[in-house]
Amino acid sequence: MTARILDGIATASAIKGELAGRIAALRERDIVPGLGTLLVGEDPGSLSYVGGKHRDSAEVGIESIRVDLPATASESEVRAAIAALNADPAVTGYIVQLPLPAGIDENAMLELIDPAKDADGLHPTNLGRLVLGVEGELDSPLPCTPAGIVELLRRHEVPIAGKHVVIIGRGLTVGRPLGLLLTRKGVDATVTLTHSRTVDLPAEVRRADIVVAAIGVPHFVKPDWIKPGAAVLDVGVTRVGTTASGKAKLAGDIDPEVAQVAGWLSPNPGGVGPMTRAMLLANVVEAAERAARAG
Ligand SMILES: Nc1nc(=O)c2c([nH]1)NC[C@@H]1CN(c3ccc(C(=O)N[C@@H](CCC(=O)O)C(=O)O)cc3)C=[N+]21
Repeated sequence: MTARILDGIATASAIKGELAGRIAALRERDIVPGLGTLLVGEDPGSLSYVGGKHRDSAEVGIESIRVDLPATASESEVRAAIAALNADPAVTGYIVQLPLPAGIDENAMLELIDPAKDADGLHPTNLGRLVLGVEGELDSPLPCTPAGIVELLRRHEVPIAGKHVVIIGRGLTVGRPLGLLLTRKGVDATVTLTHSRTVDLPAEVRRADIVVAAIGVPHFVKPDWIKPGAAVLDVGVTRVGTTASGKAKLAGDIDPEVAQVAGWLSPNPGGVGPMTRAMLLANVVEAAERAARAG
C-alpha cells in the first residue's frame, strides 16, 4: 500500500475557484483586490515564487503591484518601499518576500507593514491575534503555509482534532505559527514542536498521527520514523542541483520511501507550496472584504 496523495494543486485550484466568485462580487461593487509584492535582490527561488504569486492573482482577478529592488538596496530604501505599499490604495494586501538580503533587519521590516494589508499574517499584531484567538474567534490574516496545511488536511478529510501532530522546525513562517494554529479551539490538535536541539527526534516522530517537516534538509525524515498510516506533510524544499536542461532540481524534507509507510503524503512539489499561494490570495480577498465592511 502506498500513501494517498494530499493533492495541493487540485485543492488550491478548488480554492481559487471559490475566491474568483468572491472577487467578482467585490468588483461588482467597484472594489478591486490588489496583491503587492516587495522583492529585494534576485534570488532565483524568490523570483520564481513571486512570479507564481502574480500568475495566480491574474487567474482569479486580483490586480498585481510588483516592486523589485536591487540586492544592493539600503534598509532606508526598503523602508520607503514598504511605506509606499502601505499608502497605495490599489494595494489591498501585500508581502515582503523573505529572506531579505543580509544587513536588512527582517523583523523590523515586518513591523512596518500596515497590519490591515499584511497578506502573510506575519506582522506582530497579526501573530499576536493568532495567540489571542485561542477560541478561534478572531478575524485576522493567518500565516499562509500553516493555514494551507490545515486546509489541505481538512479538504482530504484527514482528522485533526485530538490527534498528535509532530512539527519539525520552529521557523517564523511555518513551524512556530503552525503550532499556534493547530492548538486553537476548533482545530484541537495536540502538538509537539521539535527543533535542532530535540533529543531523539525519530522517537518523537514515531508517536505522530500527522508529521509536518519544515526544515529544508533534503530527505531528512526516514520511513522507519513514521507510524504506519500517519499523514506526512513535506514543506521544506532545497535546491540539490540542476537538470541537464538547466532547471533547478529540488528535494523535499521527506525521504520518498516514506510513501510506503504513510497513510497520506503531500508531494513536493505539488503539495503545500500551491496551498501557501492559495492562502495568500485568500488573505488578499479577506483584507479587501474587511476594508469594504469598515467602509
Ligand atoms: N514573505 C514571504 N512569504 C512567503 O510565503 C514566502 C516567503 N516570504 N519566502 C519564501 C517562502 C517559500 N514560499 C513558497 C511558496 C510557494 C511555493 C510553491 O508553490 N511551490 C510549487 C513549485 C513551484 C516551482 O516549481 O517553482 C510547489 O510546491 O508545487 C514554494 C515556496 C513562500 N515563501
